[in-house]
Amino acid sequence: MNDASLENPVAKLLHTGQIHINLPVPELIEHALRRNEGVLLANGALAVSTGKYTGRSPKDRFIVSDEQTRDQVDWQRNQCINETVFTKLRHKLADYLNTREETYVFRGFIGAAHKHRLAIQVVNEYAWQNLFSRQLFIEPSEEELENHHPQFTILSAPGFKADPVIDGTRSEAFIILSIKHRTILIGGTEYAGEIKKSLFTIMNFLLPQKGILPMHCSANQGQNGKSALFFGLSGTGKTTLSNASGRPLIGDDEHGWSSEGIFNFEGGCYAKTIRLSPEKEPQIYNSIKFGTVLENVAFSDKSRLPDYASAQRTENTRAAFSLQNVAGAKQPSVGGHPSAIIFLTADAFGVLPPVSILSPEQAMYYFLSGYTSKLAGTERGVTAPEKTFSTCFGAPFMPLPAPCYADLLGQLMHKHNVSAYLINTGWTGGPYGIGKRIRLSDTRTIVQSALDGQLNNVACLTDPIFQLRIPTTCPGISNPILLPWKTWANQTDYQQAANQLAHAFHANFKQFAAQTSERIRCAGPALR
Ligand SMILES: Nc1ncnc2c1ncn2[C@@H]1O[C@H](COP(=O)(O)OP(=O)(O)O)[C@@H](O)[C@H]1O
Ligand SMILES: C=C(OP(=O)(O)O)C(=O)O
Ligand SMILES: [Mn+2]
Repeated sequence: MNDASLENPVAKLLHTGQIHINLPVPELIEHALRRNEGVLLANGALAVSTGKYTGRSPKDRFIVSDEQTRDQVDWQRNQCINETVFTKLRHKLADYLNTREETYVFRGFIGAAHKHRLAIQVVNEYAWQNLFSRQLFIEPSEEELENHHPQFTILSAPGFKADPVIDGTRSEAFIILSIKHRTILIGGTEYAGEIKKSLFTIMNFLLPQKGILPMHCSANQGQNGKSALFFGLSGTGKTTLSNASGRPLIGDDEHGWSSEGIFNFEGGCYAKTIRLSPEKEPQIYNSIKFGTVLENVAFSDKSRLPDYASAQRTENTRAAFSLQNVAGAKQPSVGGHPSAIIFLTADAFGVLPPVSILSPEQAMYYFLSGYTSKLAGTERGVTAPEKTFSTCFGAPFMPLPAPCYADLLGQLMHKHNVSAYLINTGWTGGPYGIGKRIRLSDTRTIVQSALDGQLNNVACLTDPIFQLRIPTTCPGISNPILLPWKTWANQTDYQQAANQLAHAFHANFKQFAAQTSERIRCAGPALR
């Protein structure tokens, strides 16, 4: 890191009020309540409302183009902004934070592996967002805090609204990432997901340079000490499925894979709470307690109990809690090399099988394609499942060209002899609107069987369109869901939908044709 990376904007601020650094959880909650930022609920969680922005705002997100990023970032998928816009806004945002009566700072780390971690500092306008930062990132020990030198700083001031004409943003909201200045600016939006996902993007830029693969995946560990990874875009089940009984959780969203194994970037979870039930998702339900931030969750004024069934404010209701709340979670959150990788896809066409076994070439093809749906709520403007090809199952967070990640994944999978599965957690029996979402209990059973190796010895059938190897039986699954066409009432409709999706795969894959081997190119669906 150069000297600029160590500079500490807060120390330099001519702050007129108080700066609170690493306040303990109860104190942050006291501050949030005193400042009317939220309400304490009966389960101990702090409930806050984020107003207009209840999901990420990808159109307002930019990476600063400069000599460090210009030739590195894939600008087809990332929006650029110039350094002058960044510099001016940085001063304005710092001035804004300087003039608050109170400002909240969290100093800690991202990256559970000491060797690969980054010392970070989050400067928040709101106490509740500072509590979020504290829950989601990795807390320093007292000694680490004393010797803490931030290598990256996030300034988050939701109350600062940009003027697009003067400031050069797209709207009042902005998320601007500067690698060179080791700074992220967030203004205009209160959705805390922007904080965690922007720092994730930074890791995804920096780690491949060190030969470490950053991944948009959750992870847990089996009895043999081997871990499993669950890749997937938002809403496909990373958090839900990695929180499984009998498999200690490593992390629910962001991991790195190095020569020593895997490590979580974060120290907490950011779980969706919409329709959360203690029966279906006990581990998440029971992790929501004192210290948890509940974003946009409705509650009863009378009993102060959360109402997870309500989508009154958004479908994208969230709970942010520390991994210390999660029963049995691994501490520190690192794990051995994975033995299995699962690609989660929420297929809104209802034509992909609930589980298929991928060859190494298919794994590369499906990873580069990243086919899934955007589900309602997480991104502004998405109100129903929308087909998307999100490369690496995380396109919005992957600044480098996709092969930078795919090639590394291919090498690691080969070296560690990793099995790969494609799991459809989306629709079956017809497209979204006609078919049904595959039952969570069925997906859990299927995942368990795959990870126990029980799908290796069952009869398989090759899907004539997608060329996927589908197990025809699975322990614990008695309903006829494994072969998707069997769940459709009309076979012509099924064929049509499947062919349409196959064509969409081909059209999308053209962008990768020049960078992939023929074996990978041929691993996609057949065309007819
Ligand atoms: N078959 C299924 N598999 C996984 N999740 C399901 C399934 N059916 C419904 N869901 C719901 O979908 C959501 C998955 O979200 P989540 O696990 O938070 O995704 P991610 O972490 O990938 O963003 C949860 O609300 C879960 O209850
Ligand atoms: C927080 C997010 O991630 P996920 O839905 O994958 O948990 C997000 O995409 O805003
Ligand atoms: Mn998640």
